[in-house]
Amino acid sequence: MEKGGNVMKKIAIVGAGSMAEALISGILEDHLIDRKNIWVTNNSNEKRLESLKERYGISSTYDLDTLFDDADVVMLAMKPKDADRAIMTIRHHLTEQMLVVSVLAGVSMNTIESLAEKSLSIARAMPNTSAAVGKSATAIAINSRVTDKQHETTKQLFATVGLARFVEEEQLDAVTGLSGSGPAYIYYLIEAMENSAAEIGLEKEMAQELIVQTLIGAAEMVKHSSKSPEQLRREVTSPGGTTEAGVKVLEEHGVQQAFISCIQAATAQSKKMGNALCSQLKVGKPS
Ligand SMILES: NC(=O)C1=CN([C@@H]2O[C@H](COP(=O)(O)OP(=O)(O)OC[C@H]3O[C@@H](n4cnc5c(N)ncnc54)[C@H](O)[C@@H]3O)[C@@H](O)[C@H]2O)C=CC1
Ligand SMILES: O=C(O)[C@@H]1CCC=N1
Repeated sequence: MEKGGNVMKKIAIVGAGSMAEALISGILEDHLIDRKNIWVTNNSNEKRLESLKERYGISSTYDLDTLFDDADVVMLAMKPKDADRAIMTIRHHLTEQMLVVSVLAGVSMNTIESLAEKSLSIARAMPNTSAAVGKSATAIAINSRVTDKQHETTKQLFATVGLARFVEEEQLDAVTGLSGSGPAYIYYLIEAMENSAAEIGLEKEMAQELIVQTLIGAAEMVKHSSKSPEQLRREVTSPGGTTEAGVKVLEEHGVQQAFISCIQAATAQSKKMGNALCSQLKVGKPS
């Protein structure tokens, strides 16, 4: 029995990259749909389709009639720069009854409808690359045409790759700056901690294990404790102790403010790229 209680019959995925693969893997792990009803296509890389077929037992085709026949969910998973060509190629196959799920960063729902030249039920999501290990933090916006059933389908779809939360579309730039790009900030921090290992005389592999476990442990503490991160930080910090000495240096370097500015810059860039994409695709700016 499929876990989702048949929330969808057939999903047609356009674009077969890493985000598509993460979702295929999640859908199969959660038994949301029979593997044969997951269909995937790309623009030219046949070897990639063969590899996905072989590893996941899903279906692939370059024939658009076959791809969209009976599909109730369509996923747009190409790069944003390829969105205009891809959507214009498939637009005759898109219907108002289908749920169109987009993971295209910076491409508004209005843009998708303009390119498709029709009104559509759209769910626009911003996952992150941790989807590959089922730990994405995904925010999703839906338009007014999305039915209750399609809303549920969207929720279940992204729950297969981690946490899924619904937001207004205007919030997606902020989400992109915070959690879409977020894994990179954490990797940056890990890089810094790893680079310090050699300086303080620790062997690299062992230091990495300690760093990763420290991050997981701290994240789990924040998740499960009723205390704020600040309170938890204060509990690690003994007066006159090691943590105090370390955090003092972070404060002297304005690290917290640097993170705030970093997320603001990423959010602004998301907005800017969305607007630039609208101009490039010759559609109106997001409302
Ligand atoms: N990497 C990230 O952190 C995040 C990425 N995204 C979004 O996910 C989307 C996919 O990203 P990746 O999987 O990293 O990209 P990718 O480059 O790995 O895969 C893109 C796929 O689209 C295919 N493609 C290109 N033009 C096409 C066309 N005209 N018709 C059909 N297929 C076409 C390519 O052959 C390739 O299979 C992007 O729009 C990106 O904005 C969203 C959230 C986070
Ligand atoms: O860096 C980027 O533009 C994309 C969007 C979110 C993560 N990567």
